[in-house]
Amino acid sequence: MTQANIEFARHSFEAGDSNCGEPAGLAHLYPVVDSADWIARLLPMGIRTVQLRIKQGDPCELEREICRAIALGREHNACVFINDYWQLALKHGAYGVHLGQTDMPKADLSGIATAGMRLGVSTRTADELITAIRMRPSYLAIGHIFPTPTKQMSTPPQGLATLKQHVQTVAGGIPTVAIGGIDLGRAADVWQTCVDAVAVVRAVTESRDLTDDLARFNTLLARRKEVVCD
Ligand SMILES: Cc1ncc(COP(=O)(O)OP(=O)(O)O)c(N)n1
Ligand SMILES: Cc1ncsc1CCOP(=O)(O)O
Repeated sequence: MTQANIEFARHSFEAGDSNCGEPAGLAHLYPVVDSADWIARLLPMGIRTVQLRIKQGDPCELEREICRAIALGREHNACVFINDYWQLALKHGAYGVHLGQTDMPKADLSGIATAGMRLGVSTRTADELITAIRMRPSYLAIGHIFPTPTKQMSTPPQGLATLKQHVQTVAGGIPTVAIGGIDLGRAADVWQTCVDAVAVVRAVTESRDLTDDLARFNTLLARRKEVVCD
């Protein structure tokens, strides 16, 4: 990450009110999916924050998917983040972008900020977390927490104790998101770390009963905080 990028970002992506009904654009449950079809399915089911994460494919099809995802977000007044493709996200007026550590140096962060877009940033280690905090993004993703086959990782799983430490390091200054290997069986423990949101891929895309599983996530994530986190 260049110094210029850090300076640009310092005042630009702070959490605050969003125009999609979620503080900082972040609902407690944050599905990450690989098609606009998934977004079209999830938003009418009450999902408020979602990410389009397409890792490969034809460029024209990719742009069509991104346009459709953004349009669905507007239609449902939901917070749709676009992973990686910040130029297309800018071009088509996305609500937000999600960038990894390697994406950041190349990204036009000032352009993203000037366009009023939200920025989510991945962190895989304590050092990356500290660097990312300085950028004051809209949210900080912390992962992977548990082993996951969904993405090949070069770092070990961080685990719950490290997640809790990282959430404490951020100390409420910037919303936090836990990702990696989170399912209904693990979500309660993750939630006890006082993280602000849980991001999931397979828990949604491989669900056998999506309506029921989303209801269970909602019930689980509606509880907690008062005692442990406030
Ligand atoms: C919410 C959230 N957290 C982390 C990631 C991973 O992003 P990144 O490091 O850019 O890796 P890829 O997703 O591009 O493989 C994410 N997408 N979303
Ligand atoms: C995109 C990403 N970044 C870190 S872990 C991960 C994948 C999480 O997938 P799952 O929820 O299926 O474990």
